[in-house]
Amino acid sequence: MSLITLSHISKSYREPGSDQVVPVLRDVSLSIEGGESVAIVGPSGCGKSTLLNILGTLDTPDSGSYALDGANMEKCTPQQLAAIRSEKIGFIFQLHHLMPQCTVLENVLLPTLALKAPADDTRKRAESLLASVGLQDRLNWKPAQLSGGERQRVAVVRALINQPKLILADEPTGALDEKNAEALTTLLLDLQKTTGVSLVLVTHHPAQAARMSRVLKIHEGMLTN
Ligand SMILES: Nc1ncnc2c1ncn2[C@@H]1O[C@H](COP(=O)(O)OP(=O)(O)OP(=O)(O)O)[C@@H](O)[C@H]1O
Repeated sequence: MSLITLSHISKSYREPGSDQVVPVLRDVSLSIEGGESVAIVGPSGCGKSTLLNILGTLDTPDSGSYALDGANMEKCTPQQLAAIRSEKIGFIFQLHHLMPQCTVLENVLLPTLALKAPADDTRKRAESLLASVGLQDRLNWKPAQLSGGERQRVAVVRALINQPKLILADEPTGALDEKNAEALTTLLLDLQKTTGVSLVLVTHHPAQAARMSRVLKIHEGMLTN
């Protein structure tokens, strides 16, 4: 069974201030297996983030079906979807979205508060994951005291803390310089291989996309490969 099965997904948005309906995704079907790394590429406005948001259950398609880890997302209540997001999905965005008033360790532990029963060893896991990304000396620092690359590494650890099956990353290196961007991609791929999580990443950079095991191209809301 695939981790993700999208069947004939379509999504339109109403243009603000008018009755015009603009199709964004058209009849998209795809499967993603456990442990795969997949890039989503395509020109600006083609629907990449919309697709990622649907995969993350942050947005709902107008038609079609989405099964994640064997469960049909259309049949879930908002509460069930929130629980699925907490347990199964880690999110990384272009901007880190760390809580400025919390320390590095507290930021990493935040997603565990939403779990019904956080594991006893969660704090140890957080410390060990932070050490694995070279941040063992930064546990009690605040985000403002970190570099951009360090903040994104915290965001990566936060996405992994609940041992998700899926990481969704929307241009995770978009705010980093080339050297930090490459290092973060290497880190993501290393963690993806060691944890067995599936990684789906939106990127504008062909070199970054080529490092994933598969590249999905979108053009005008349709998959072209
Ligand atoms: N909430 C919304 N309401 C109306 N239109 C929207 C909404 N969200 C996205 N769109 C439109 O859908 C289209 C696709 O947007 P999306 O963000 O998925 O593109 P993208 O491929 O990720 O673009 P980029 O590479 O520039 O980030 C755009 O034309 C956008 O204006």
